[in-house]
Amino acid sequence: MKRIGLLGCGAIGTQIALAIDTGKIPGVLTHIYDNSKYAATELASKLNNKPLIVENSHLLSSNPIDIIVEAASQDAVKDVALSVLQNKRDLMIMSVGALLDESIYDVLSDACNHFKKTIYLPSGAIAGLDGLKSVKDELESVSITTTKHPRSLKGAKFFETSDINLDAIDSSTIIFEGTAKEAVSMFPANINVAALLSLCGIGSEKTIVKIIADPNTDKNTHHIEAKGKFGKMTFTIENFPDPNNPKTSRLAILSAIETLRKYCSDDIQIGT
Ligand SMILES: NC(=O)C1=CN([C@@H]2O[C@H](COP(=O)(O)OP(=O)(O)OC[C@H]3O[C@@H](n4cnc5c(N)ncnc54)[C@H](O)[C@@H]3O)[C@@H](O)[C@H]2O)C=CC1
Ligand SMILES: O=C([O-])CC(=O)C(=O)O
Repeated sequence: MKRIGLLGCGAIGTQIALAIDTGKIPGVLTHIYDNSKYAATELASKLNNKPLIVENSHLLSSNPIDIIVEAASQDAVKDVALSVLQNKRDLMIMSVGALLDESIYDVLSDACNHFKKTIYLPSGAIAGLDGLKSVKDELESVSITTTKHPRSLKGAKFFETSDINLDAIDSSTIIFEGTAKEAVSMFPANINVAALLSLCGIGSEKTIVKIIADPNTDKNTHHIEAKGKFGKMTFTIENFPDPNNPKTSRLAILSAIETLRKYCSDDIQIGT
């Protein structure tokens, strides 16, 4: 059985841990860590098979573990990703925006090669990456329009320097238009999906992002358009937000669980 370490015990981390505990993911959760001791203790209390709570994030990969699952933040990725690979563990990353920093991406990619380890990036809150990967060399444009309720956008760095008052928005309003690179740095907990699109497609400077705050929606909607010599693809994903964290869509959690289930299983693999 694969041994799993979990970094981040919030909305995604909790559901992954429960999926392991109930046998949906055929692995064993041996160690967990969260900056919030409360979050880690609270999670452990929900599990029948109790993992050890370690004292800092680096202690996850110094234990005999097969894979570290990150479901914490871009800062957590920047802090631990390299040492996880150096300790010869695989890594699954949810805070994918961290990889848009080219120096981080290159270092991690080299480390995967050098230590013969793999970084897994689940498709998260979107669909269509299988197709996008296949047409990568023929892509001319990729865009994503994300619509969320204002409460799902609260706390983003973008609002530190913007005059927009989310509480005053009473109809669907475009609050950001720019590149994926800018979007991911301004909305680090909202638009990791734009980082996934960028890495699969034409890069973060050419991938165009629009973010809309809509007080009348109960969904996190991602509309993706990709065009090129191959033709055109459009994907619209209307996600229900997680009840514990409205920024995060239910699909992101299910995608993380499915990626980890595949990692832990010897099975037929479907799709690109
Ligand atoms: N790839 C994708 O499609 C998606 C990615 N995400 C990203 O996944 C990550 C987790 O999402 P959620 O579980 O919904 O967030 P959450 O806010 O519910 O939970 C995150 C947990 O990580 C902990 N944490 C944050 N920084 C940490 C650090 N440096 N070291 C240790 N613990 C740390 C927090 O205390 C919190 O308990 C976030 O970065 C989020 O932006 C979320 C949705 C979709
Ligand atoms: O869960 C979502 O809809 C998307 C999200 O938060 C992200 O990409 O960071």
